[in-house]
Amino acid sequence: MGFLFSKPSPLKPFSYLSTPTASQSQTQPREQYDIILIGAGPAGCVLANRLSEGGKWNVLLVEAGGDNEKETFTKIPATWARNLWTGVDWQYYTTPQPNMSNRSLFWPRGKVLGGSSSINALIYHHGAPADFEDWQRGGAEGWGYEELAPYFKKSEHHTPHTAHSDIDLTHRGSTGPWHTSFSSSTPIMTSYISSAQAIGIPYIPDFNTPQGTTGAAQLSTFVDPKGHRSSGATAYLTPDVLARENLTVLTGTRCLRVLLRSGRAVGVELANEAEHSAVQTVYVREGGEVVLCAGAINTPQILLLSGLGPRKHLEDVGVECLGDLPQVGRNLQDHLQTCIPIRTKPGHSLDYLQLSPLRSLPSLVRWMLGWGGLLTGNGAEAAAFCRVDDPSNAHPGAPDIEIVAAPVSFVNHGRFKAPWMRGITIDPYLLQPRSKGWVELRSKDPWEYPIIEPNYFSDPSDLQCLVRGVRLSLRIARAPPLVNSLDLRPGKHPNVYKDREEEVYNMGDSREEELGDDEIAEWVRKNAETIYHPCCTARIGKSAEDSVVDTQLRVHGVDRLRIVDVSVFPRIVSGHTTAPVIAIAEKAAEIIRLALTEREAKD
Ligand SMILES: Cc1cc2nc3c(=O)[nH]c(=O)nc-3n(C[C@H](O)[C@H](O)[C@H](O)COP(=O)(O)OP(=O)(O)OC[C@H]3O[C@@H](n4cnc5c(N)ncnc54)[C@H](O)[C@@H]3O)c2cc1C
Repeated sequence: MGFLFSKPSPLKPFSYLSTPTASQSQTQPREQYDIILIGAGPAGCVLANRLSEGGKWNVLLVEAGGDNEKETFTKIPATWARNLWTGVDWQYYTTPQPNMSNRSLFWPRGKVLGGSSSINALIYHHGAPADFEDWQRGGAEGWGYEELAPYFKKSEHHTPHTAHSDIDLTHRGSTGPWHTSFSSSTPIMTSYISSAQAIGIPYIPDFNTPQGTTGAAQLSTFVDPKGHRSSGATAYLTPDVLARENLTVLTGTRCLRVLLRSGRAVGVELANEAEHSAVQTVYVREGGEVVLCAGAINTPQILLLSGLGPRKHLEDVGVECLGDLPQVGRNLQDHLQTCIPIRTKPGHSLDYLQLSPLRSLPSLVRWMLGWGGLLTGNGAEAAAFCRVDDPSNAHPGAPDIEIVAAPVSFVNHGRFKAPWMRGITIDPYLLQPRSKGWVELRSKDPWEYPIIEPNYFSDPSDLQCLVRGVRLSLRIARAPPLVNSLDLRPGKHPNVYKDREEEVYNMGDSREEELGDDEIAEWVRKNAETIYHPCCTARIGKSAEDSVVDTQLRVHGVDRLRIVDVSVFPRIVSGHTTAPVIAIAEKAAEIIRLALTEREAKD
């Protein structure tokens, strides 16, 4: 009976563009939009909502992927990794990394409404206040911690959790659209936090305060009170927002390039994502703007395809250079992780949820009824943010290593499963990498994936820092009370194994004091993977020599073209990237509203 009452979807397919409207014929260019937003990741969703508020401006949001509502695994926090290598993932790979055993690393990116915030690991984290102070000092005026803090609060709707009554709620938002709280926690993760304390990392009630992030605790997540994922799409593109007459959301539609006329963005070229065919041109109204929100890989790709980028590179691939912007696609930064799975004694690991559909059924039913439970957990439950004292790191006020712990054996992005798995994972992240890479076009074909060169470990201090992170992780594992729940096997070496089980668990069985730095480094080079935080490929700065956008997020030298997404980060934050992206987008919405209003007043 449900279909009798179901409303037509407010989302529009690509073919909508060739449907004549009352005011226009098919042959006329469409000029009905004041704002064209490219990419419905968290940034695009925030802007679509805030700029269509009040009904004044006509907004078009263009997304290559489909409807998040149809994707069950995007909703259940515990199944986030099930989205990888599926249709809601762009499934990028890096170039082979010479400092990492020549491996090409898998780089998932969300391709669905909500972008990566619909498929990610749901960790809610602002980054360290010192990160944003560093941005400001480096020339990104207006993007310091004090300036961004109100937007973290504006976006957030934090639901207090009884187990976390020590949180100072004055630092958390309570009226924003984006739901945050704490997911379910498992007893072994409480032991992890106690063991971190036992080796000298202090407990901290909340990682998201002006006091900074250093310490150990349970991580906050973006879950709603029913235990469902709260993404950019579920928070900002709610049914009432999608019903606004002045907002059009196109799915299954890829932006190929921005159209420029006399140094001004006048529209975009759009194509059918599924068929790679039919191309349509959509223009912005006089006084309007194009905003790229396509993320760290696709935003620079679109800029380059539009003729904005390093002149030499554009000439090499046969794209006419319309603006010589040497920093487009440069400064690529990312965090690396090295998962250390460790066997547990029976009754401590949640691996069974992945291995046995039957045993996971009660948790699924509980989640479906909105009663919380294990499936509201994101795996990455607890963390310890610390400095491992690398004196060469850029800003000492922030941590350089985060050690996340999960009550499952996390191998190959959660894809590898085997019946012998029963463990937890302790996972150090390199938070302040000094290595920088780039994104470039492979050719001028807009359908060809760009070259992604993260250049991992090109600065040797990054490898040294991660080696220290592995040592610290092994020390936490050997400290009480956590050690009492582990099933550690003696005499194992991380780089010597006879089968897959030993390959997975030997590092966890090792004693750090028995390993040399070179042995750990060898293991890290073979095992490190992205923790999915690429950014900075269109950074904010002072001029085209050092950056791509100015402090108002306008592309240098181009009129009416802005960038609002993770690519504008001047430098990677020492934490997780979604919350800063959402705060940046909230602030950008105000900047854009003001610009449109001022332009209208002049006309
Ligand atoms: C697997 C995974 C786990 C992660 N875990 C966490 C976590 O736990 N916590 C955290 O804070 N962060 C996490 N992140 C990172 C975080 O999700 C991203 O930094 C954030 O989503 C970036 O937002 P964005 O708006 O810049 O771009 P994106 O989220 O990348 O969104 C860009 C959108 O633009 C669309 N698009 C791209 N090109 C085009 C085009 N040409 N035409 C039309 N549409 C286009 C894409 O399909 C996508 O929907 C994770 C990311 C991944 C992939």
